[in-house]
Amino acid sequence: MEKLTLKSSPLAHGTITIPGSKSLSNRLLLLSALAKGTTKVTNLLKSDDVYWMLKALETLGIKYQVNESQDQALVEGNGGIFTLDGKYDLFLGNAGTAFRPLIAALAFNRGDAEFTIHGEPRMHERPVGDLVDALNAIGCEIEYLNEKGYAPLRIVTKKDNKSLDPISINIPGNISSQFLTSILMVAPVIGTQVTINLTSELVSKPYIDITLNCMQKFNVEVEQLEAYKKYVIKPQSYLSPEKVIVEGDASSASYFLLAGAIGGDVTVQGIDMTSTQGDKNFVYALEAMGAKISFGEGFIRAQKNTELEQQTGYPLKAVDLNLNHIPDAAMGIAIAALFCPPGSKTIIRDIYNWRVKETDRLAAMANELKAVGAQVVEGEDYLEVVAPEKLKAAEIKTYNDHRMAMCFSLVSLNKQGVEVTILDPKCTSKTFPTYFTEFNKIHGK
Ligand SMILES: O=C(O)C1=C[C@@H](OP(=O)(O)O)[C@@H](O)[C@H](O)C1
Ligand SMILES: C=C(OP(=O)(O)O)C(=O)O
Repeated sequence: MEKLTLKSSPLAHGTITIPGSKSLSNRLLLLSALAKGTTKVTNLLKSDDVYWMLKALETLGIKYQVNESQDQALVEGNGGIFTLDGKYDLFLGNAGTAFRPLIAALAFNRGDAEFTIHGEPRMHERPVGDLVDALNAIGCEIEYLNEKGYAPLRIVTKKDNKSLDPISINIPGNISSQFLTSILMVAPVIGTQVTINLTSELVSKPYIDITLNCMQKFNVEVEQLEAYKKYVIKPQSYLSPEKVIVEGDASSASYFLLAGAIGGDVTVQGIDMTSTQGDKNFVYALEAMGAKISFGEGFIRAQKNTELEQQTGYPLKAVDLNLNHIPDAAMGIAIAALFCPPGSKTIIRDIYNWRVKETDRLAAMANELKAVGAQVVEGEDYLEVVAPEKLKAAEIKTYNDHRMAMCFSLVSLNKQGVEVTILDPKCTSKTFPTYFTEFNKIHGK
């Protein structure tokens, strides 16, 4: 297995331009496909997750051109819901933002078709049952091909068998916000009014703001009767805005901001605090840990709190926070905990759904934090990390999880001379193939 050893240096200085957002890229591609007109999507993320969405759209007959550097796509919209006949096989890697949104989009296809959708082994362990069951309850035909509640799936659709009566969909929100995103994105083009009721507390709420914001860019309005609980969507068409720009990825930005907070001064460009991406709010968790945050148009900057470091000997201080709203960036706070005074305890709460992501992230984080010397309590839905006196050099298992690799790279910012080895560093290709090249630009500077 490939490995990458990072020498320790407590310094991180510089400016990084963050590649496009995965969440925005895949939403904007799907909406461009469902829209009337042609859309130029610029600053598209070039990564595995976006590749799988593009591949799927191609299989579904959507015509598009991608430029040579693969950061721009010109998509010819279908002018509404898919109207496909025939058999289709879609492999979607481990891209939740392709897999979940396409389930509802295909379930409402208006044609005599059969879609088989599958992905990497881990995608078959990530739940989709709440979404599938909610759609089947209103007459869709989605079958589990293997284990109930999980992919692979077969979706069968028939021409003209959809009634035009208003639809009311009940769906739990506590496992993944991507289920609600999936239904929201297809709802306007089904041809009838759709009401969505969340039957349990929604996780990862800001991702719904991203979804609604993208839909608005395509001229569609959703009535929010109760925020994150009840939505009504009238029949509408997505109208291409002709050009949409993908903002930099706020989750990708979080690693560099954390590096600045530990190692000196790092600015990320291509994202700012006006973004709809909830992971921008990672900066408030960093601020609570003592970091100095500033921002303006097109950038966010994180600096080390040198007064705090003079007082305590450490750049950060421990926190106890509920980070349900920033599930991806929150993993960085578990790493930040290592840079707090020895013996101090950081607690991250309400993060049960870390367990159903690229790996069981609560277990993976706990294992690897222990490997570098921290004391860890892995709760069912929380993580406690006690900063160690001395870090240990370790080979970090990354569990085919890009965020494990990116998070643990930051352990190399220690001033104890302890190096860190990242196993399978190329797993960052899911959302950030150039991560280690960018990290090298600031680390040790
Ligand atoms: O809709 C999205 O773009 C995402 C939603 C989140 O998932 P959950 O809603 O499953 O927490 C997040 O973790 C994922 O990386 C991207
Ligand atoms: C959970 C993630 O991805 P996905 O979109 O596959 O859910 C992630 O990127 O951290």
